[in-house]
Amino acid sequence: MKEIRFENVKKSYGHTEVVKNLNFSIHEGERLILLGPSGCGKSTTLRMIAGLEDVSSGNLYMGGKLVNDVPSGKREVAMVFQNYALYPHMTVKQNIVYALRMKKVPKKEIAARLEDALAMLQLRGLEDRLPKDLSGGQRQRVALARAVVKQADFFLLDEPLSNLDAQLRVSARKELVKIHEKYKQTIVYVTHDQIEAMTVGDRIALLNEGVLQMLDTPENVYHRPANIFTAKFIGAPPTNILEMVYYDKHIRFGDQKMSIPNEWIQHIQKANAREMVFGIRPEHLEIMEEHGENTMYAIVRAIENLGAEYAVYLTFNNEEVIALSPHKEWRVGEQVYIRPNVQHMHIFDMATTNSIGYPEKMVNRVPVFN
Ligand SMILES: Nc1ncnc2c1ncn2[C@@H]1O[C@H](COP(=O)(O)OP(=O)(O)OP(=O)(O)O)[C@@H](O)[C@H]1O
Repeated sequence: MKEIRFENVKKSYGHTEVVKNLNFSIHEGERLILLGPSGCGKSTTLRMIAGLEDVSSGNLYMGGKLVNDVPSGKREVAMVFQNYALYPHMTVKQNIVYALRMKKVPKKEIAARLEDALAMLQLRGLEDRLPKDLSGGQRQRVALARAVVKQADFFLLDEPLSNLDAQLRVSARKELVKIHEKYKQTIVYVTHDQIEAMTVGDRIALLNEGVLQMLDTPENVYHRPANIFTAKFIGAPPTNILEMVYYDKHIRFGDQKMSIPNEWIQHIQKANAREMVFGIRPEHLEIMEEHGENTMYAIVRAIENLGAEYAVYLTFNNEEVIALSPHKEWRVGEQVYIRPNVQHMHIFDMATTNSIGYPEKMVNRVPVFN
């Protein structure tokens, strides 16, 4: 059993509680991403699993065993940190096998694991170099290899790729997934990079100010955000969150209104929310020159080049909204029409900021991409 379970886990430094009442499980053999803004408690959570920080209260179980008082060295963990320190006076090979020698793993076994790691992380030919004679990316791969050869049940990574350039990050991500498919350790991976979270994670645990916001698959975190924070944090540009009123089978924004599918009408009527807010991602908001079915007017304020497409900033019902457009042929100050794709809308309870959920027909549907 390589499961990790948090039961009412809290962590405080002095009077400041930085991790608040975590209750969740990390399944055996999954790649779980701890994601969230700077200072949200990701590293602290990982360090508690590693045994490098005490749990202030609550229980932490690893492999079914309560580990609150188990020292780091006895936890079957391998770790890679952002500031991986390689031993400068040891060669690549010596760095990789050092921990195995200390643990008195048989020589033959060490040689086999070393071969495996060198091949997988494309380090063949560099075995005898010192760290100072390696590039940043190569050093990072040595740090990964050093952790991989331990074959620990739990593989803990804290921003392991943050020192790499964009291209190397992509290949390192793929290597990591390959390593995992081979060894099937339970991986806990800290990042603040959403793309990394989406591409590496089986599930994402999103934290904000020490509170778990959502724990689900990358698809659900993106398409079915549990609350406003999740909707805004995941995706760039962020989800538009707009004031709305539901009245007479329509969603109204000031003096404009939009019709919605029957299943949403029933769902909203059943929801026990007094005031609601509307969410729509920029990619699900179409801009048109002409008035059409279910369109509402807005004014263009600015256009930003994102490379593959353009972010168009608009004023709509006295609020700023962002829509994506394949072209930039919009004039600042002109009136245009916008149409939210109602298949992709989100509604949140204003009081709790939680999603009111989705009509059943939509929940069971594989997300539809435009
Ligand atoms: N040893 C410590 N003493 C006091 N406060 C600490 C200590 N370590 C962390 N903190 C505080 O705890 C909070 C959470 O820190 P943590 O490093 O877990 O955040 P993080 O989500 O990993 O952030 P980042 O992405 O910036 O690394 C922060 O406000 C941080 O300042």
